[in-house]
Amino acid sequence: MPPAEHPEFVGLIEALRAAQETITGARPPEDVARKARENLEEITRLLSPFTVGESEQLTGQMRGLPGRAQALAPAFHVDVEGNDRVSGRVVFGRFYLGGNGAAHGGSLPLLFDEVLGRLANTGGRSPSRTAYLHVNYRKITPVGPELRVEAHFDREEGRKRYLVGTIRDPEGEITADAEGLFVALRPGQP
Ligand SMILES: CCCCCCCC/C=C\CCCCCCCC(=O)SCCNC(=O)CCNC(=O)[C@H](O)C(C)(C)COP(=O)(O)OP(=O)(O)OC[C@H]1O[C@@H](n2cnc3c(N)ncnc32)[C@H](O)[C@@H]1OP(=O)(O)O
Repeated sequence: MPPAEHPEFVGLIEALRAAQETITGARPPEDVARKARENLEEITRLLSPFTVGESEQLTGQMRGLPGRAQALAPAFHVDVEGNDRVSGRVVFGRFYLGGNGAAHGGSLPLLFDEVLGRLANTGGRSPSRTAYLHVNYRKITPVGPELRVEAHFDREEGRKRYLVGTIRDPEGEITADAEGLFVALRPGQP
């Protein structure tokens, strides 16, 4: 689904990401916190009448958009995408902070699942699901700077797709790498 179809919704998700960042990094006075909460509650009231089923929702379905309009994972910006490899960029913002400037340990598998899972399901391949994801934390993954992400197919054995990926800091050093096994689903398998 091209993002151009729902430009206002795309803008809404961008604003949501910005709100996540700002709220996480803020230490507001109590009256400002209350006003912000009331504004958020107003957004919930405005949107809840438009709740739809999974097949109709926009979030997560917009493959052409960095982050697929899914605000759970940091937005992955694809630079080069082929059938067997992909490379791009990501920024772990303040929302993903674990501590001392490092991205939260749980946010890295989130990104790897997104990047490897996306690649595992491209090139006319049938849908597959993550069977395992092994992440090595080599150095801290810094919050703030733009990081390079690369992933490629390692091998395929029947229904099993083995993919590997790396995250590099601005100095080019690997901060984390991952290997994932994605198993192609049988017909009718959820
Ligand atoms: C529909 C998918 C998405 C489509 C997306 C479209 C494109 C959208 C664009 C962008 C997307 C971006 C991001 C999305 C992608 C993220 C994907 C996820 O995160 S999925 C959620 C998390 N994963 C689960 O919830 C799986 C839960 N587990 C299962 O459903 C099953 O266990 C499953 C399918 C993984 C395998 O079960 P079995 O019954 O089909 O197959 P068995 O016979 O158990 O395994 C097949 C082979 O794999 C090995 N295997 C299975 N699990 C293994 C493991 N953990 N470790 C080692 N080997 C394992 C087995 O030993 C077997 O090997 P032998 O054929 O005998 O050689």
